[in-house]
Amino acid sequence: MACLELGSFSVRSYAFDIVTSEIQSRLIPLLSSVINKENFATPKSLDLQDILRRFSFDSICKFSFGLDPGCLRLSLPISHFALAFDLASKLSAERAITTSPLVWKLKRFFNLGSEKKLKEAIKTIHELAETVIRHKRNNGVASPDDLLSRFMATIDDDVFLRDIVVSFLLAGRDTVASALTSFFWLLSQNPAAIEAIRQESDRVMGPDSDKLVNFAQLREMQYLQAAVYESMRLFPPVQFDSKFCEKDDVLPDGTFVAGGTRVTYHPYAMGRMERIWGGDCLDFKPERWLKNGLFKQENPFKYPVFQAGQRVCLGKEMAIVEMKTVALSLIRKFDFQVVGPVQDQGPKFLPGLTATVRGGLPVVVRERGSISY
Ligand code: HEM
Repeated sequence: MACLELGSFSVRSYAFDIVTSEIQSRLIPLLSSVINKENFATPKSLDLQDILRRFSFDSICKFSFGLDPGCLRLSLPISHFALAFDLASKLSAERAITTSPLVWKLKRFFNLGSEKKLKEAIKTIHELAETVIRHKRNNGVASPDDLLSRFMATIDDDVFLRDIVVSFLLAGRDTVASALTSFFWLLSQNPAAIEAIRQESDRVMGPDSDKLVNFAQLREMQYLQAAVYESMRLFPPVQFDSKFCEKDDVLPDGTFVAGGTRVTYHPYAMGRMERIWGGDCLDFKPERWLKNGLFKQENPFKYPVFQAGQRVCLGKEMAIVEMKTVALSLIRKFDFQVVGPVQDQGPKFLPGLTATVRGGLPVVVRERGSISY
């Protein structure tokens, strides 16, 4: 059912409307307010990763619940809901890297340390979700487009509803922010790609950089689509993912896998394998996705950034639309100069479910055309 809902045109255009409104009313005003007009020796920088995480949290909350946490308002408030979400994701990821699951299971049993904090964070998230569901049930569905309202029309079990919507928040928030953060880092190293995106968008939309893209124009931008896919080949937001084998099985290549074995696939490593992508596998080359100027999909088993087969990401199309819209709006209006250690050393990632750059992505924001790349 979720698959049908997310694939529908009305859901995708609802998501597009949310994203464009958040860009226009918050993201662009915020970045415009920190533009560095002077060439100071040490210009003021801001953490683009943090801004993108706030952006995607606001967007996914509006999309899933019809609720606006306002994390991207000019004063940059941090909602306690967003903090609880961060904490719960971090602590869950730490569970996966403990030497033995016995450690966290004992802590959970005695309600100690990190497990106590995880329980509290989950309680905060559940309470908010339950309040929204109760409010919608009691007052009728005010905004019938959000995902929760759509599911409420057919699902009566409130716990089930709560879990569906929270899993959408989890799946859709950090992934998009992570993908965009890496994209902007790669662009800073590849000015020719910035130029190609600008040229393509000027051709499709005209040169007015204040105009926001519409859905039909977005679909025309083949180079941008290729650049977004190429960026996630090198920096997939979900760098690796494990499954546990339920019972003895044999993989298509004949490898025996005993029941209970943990099997991990690694999109980050696969994206950098010469055997899969050729001798230039470490280069950022959007052109590899274009055939006669048109974007060409790859087999998802070769490019498992969104998983493949039955467990494929349900929000894939939406994620691509969101990434393209945000990236385009910012590239058309601003120049970004990455500063700090990440500029020379490249991104180093924190341990976690979704790739997060250690230390963020500090950038100096300038008006378009101020930086000669
Ligand atoms: C660039 C952004 C994204 C990436 C790279 C991504 C990647 C993935 C991956 C790898 C999985 C499989 C996880 C697993 O099997 O353990 C997944 C599942 C999922 N994703 Fe995404 N995702 C993105 C954005 C989104 C968005 C925006 C949404 C929703 C609004 C979403 C909704 C989901 C859902 C519901 C699932 C679970 C599917 C299932 O288990 O059947 N994702 N995603």
